[in-house]
Amino acid sequence: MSQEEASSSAGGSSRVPPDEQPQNGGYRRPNYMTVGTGGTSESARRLQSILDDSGYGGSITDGDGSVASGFHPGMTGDRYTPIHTPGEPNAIGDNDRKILASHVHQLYYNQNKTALGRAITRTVETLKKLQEMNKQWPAHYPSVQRAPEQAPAERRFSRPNLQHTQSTLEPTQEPQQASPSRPSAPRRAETSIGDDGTHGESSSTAEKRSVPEPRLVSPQLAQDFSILKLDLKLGAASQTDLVHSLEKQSIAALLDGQIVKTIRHLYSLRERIEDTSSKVLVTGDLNAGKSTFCNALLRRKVLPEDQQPCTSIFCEVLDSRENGGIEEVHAVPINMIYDRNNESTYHVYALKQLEQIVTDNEKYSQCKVYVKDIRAVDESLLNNGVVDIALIDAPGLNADSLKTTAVFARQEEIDVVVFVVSAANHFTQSAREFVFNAAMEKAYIFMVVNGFDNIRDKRRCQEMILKQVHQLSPATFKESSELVHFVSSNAIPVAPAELPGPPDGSEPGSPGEKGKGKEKEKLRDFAELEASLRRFVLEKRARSKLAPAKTYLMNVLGDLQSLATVNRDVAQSELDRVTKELQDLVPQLDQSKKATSEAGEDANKEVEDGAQEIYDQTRKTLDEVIGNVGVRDLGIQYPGLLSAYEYADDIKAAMLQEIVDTVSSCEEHARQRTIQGVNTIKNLGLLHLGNGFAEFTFRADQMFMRRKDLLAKQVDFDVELADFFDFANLWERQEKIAGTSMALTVAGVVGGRLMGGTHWIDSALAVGKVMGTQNLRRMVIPGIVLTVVLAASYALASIPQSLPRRLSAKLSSELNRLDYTHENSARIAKEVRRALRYPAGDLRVGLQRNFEKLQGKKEETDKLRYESDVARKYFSNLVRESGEVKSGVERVDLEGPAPGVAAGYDF
Ligand SMILES: Nc1nc2c(ncn2[C@@H]2O[C@H](COP(=O)(O)OP(=O)(O)OP(=O)(O)O)[C@@H](O)[C@H]2O)c(=O)[nH]1
Repeated sequence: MSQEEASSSAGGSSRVPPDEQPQNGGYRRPNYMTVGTGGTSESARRLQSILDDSGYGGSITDGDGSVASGFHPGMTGDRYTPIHTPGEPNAIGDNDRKILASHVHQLYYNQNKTALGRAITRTVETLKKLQEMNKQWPAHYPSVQRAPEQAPAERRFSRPNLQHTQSTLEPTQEPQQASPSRPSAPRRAETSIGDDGTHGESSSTAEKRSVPEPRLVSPQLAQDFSILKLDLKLGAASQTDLVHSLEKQSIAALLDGQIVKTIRHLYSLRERIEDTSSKVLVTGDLNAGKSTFCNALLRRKVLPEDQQPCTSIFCEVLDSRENGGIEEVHAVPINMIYDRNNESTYHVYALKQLEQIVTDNEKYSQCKVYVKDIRAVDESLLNNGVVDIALIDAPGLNADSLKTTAVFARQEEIDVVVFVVSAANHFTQSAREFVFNAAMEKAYIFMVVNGFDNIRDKRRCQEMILKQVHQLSPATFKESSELVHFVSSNAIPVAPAELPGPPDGSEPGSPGEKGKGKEKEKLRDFAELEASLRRFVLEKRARSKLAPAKTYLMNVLGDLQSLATVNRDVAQSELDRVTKELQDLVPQLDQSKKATSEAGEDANKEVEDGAQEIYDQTRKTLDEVIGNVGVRDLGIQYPGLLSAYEYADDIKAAMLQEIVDTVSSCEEHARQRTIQGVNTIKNLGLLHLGNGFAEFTFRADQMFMRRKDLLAKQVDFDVELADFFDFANLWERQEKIAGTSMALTVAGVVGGRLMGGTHWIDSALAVGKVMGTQNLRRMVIPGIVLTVVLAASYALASIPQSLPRRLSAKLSSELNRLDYTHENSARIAKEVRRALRYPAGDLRVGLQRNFEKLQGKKEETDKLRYESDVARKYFSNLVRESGEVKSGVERVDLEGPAPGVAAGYDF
């Protein structure tokens, strides 16, 4: 420990002694005034220097001890490609710095990884909640409008026209939205690309086409859906058509499926970001020296090298720690899926047998080569203390292997593609093809121009190769100082495959101070390459593992936000609509309730009043007719004494007919009254239920069809002889008649007294007194005879007057006995009641139904209101929540402290 450091660690403070000041403007450490414990300040200083250093080799001293300038990528600052880092890893503290830099990098990586992992968990939870919500309140899906005739370029740039798919769309808009196949005027081709897809048309056409945007089309949604987009590409129909033709429930089901897929993908992304390994694919032309290069990286001759093309299968070199520390080869037969824990999936070979498997292979598809890394942590690529790297040596590119290798390179787990090209041969046709395609996928390719030792005009070779790189991968060319290396892999000393111990006593492959001149240069070039490759692998790992998660999350959360915004607005408008509907519905319901009881009562009253009125009226009429039928002119002439009996029968029949006719007229009256009642009830219905109620027709002629007046036919009485002699009536009548003859008077008096009177003795005595006893004795007999004859003839003469009375009285008493008046009145009233009850019942049922309908509607609306309110709150929260998570993800800075190449990489 230096004096300065010692005094620092003692907790004091010190100045740098003047004799320790740097000479000749050389680099010197900055001075620190340290306070606190020495230990802490030392580690703080180291960390500080690493952070300042911001990556591998940034402050590695170069040959003259000055700090390599120009590589200070900050957390957020823009970075540029550092100049080549010196490859002398023997400076004091350099290794420590590299290791710590790796750890700092790892720290940032872990921070980002944790942040993204958390964001994935939250997004999955949010999506699951959305799934639940989607079941209760099927989410409205904004469809992406795309005119089928749109040119591809326009389609790509056109702003999605979002609209929800519910019935709330104004009806006038729907046909226009749903008719993309409608022929339109030809567009001007590609003169401009419009936001709304109407550019390139004449303004009049555009005007005609300008459709008022449907309600809730969200102009604020400027972005297309990327993840939660519904896959509706069926036939030639446009997505808009299909979304419109789909039921709300079907859209919800499709969205549910999309959510499930998204959740699954998020889980696989989480797995990927938690995966600590990274794969480097080494490929290139036949015999370019790929195996030699891999061996040089490993400092061991693990892979077979030959002047003849030899590598025929993919050899993946892994750290033997992944195989329980055992060095061996696992050869995986063709069509077998490798599982290290299942020995039946591979054949085990010793390392030295690899050459044989690789060169003469027809059985195996790939080899897993487990080797012990003999290099130090800071130097090794495989065992670098940060990440488990697997090197994959691919077969040389030719027409046969090109496709396989290209597919391999595209695999997600390939983080880095290292392309080995022969300095002497440059890029072959296969190489060009591969690099060109791989560059589209990976953007940056690490280029190893091998066999540089064979080149005499190195400068010209470099220029030519770089020119080709420029054509094949401009991005790689831009970073060529980091990514294109000219080396001689065979110049790197390597240990044999089977480790006997380090050759010549030193660590194999360590450049050390061995070699002079050109050899030293080769070793330095290779060391530079290794440093760049390490940076590239680590950086690419961060990017290749975290960037897809970040991008995907950003897209999902963006979609969620869009979806939530649309649904929040839909829910809000639904809420407003149902709230207004409820405001109208509540008074309607009250009114209906009132009407149900009031109109029901009114209708009942109409029924009862009508029936009662008809009963009273019928009873009164019948009573009157029955009472007067005896004195009414029934239009029957008295035919004389000889036909007295027929006369009596005729009278009787006429009387009965009169009563029957009266009953019929009462029925007719009742019919009219019923029509009036039905109309009253109809009007009540119209008033409360509208036109629908009056649809039934009342058939008044159907009344009294079944229950005729049968009673009249049952009324029967016999005409007796006494009916013709109505003496009691005669007596009453004689007192009223004046000026009748004496004889009649006497006969009447005597006869009357004799015949009907009870006081005939008084009368006789009175006559005796007048006429004397003798005269009386002589006159008694003829007098009596005369009286009888006179009385009989008078009675017979009065038949036309007396008979109807007698018969009427008999009829009346007979009808009374049968309770005829009441029975008929009740019958007619009952029929009226029955007829009126139909519309009254209909009215009651209609009112009740109307009330129940309104009540049901209110309950439904209440439910809808509640659901809309819940949905509004939920989607408002979702907008906020997805926004929060999204900004968290946005803050994950993958450009930040990564060591190496410039920001602006577009992996
Ligand atoms: N001069 C020189 N020769 C090299 C260099 N690298 C490799 N070689 C030689 O080139 C030949 C082919 O090397 P390999 O490593 O087998 O080439 P490869 O690309 O793996 O071959 P395949 O896998 O069969 O396509 C060997 O004889 C190596 O010794 C180099 O940098 N300089």
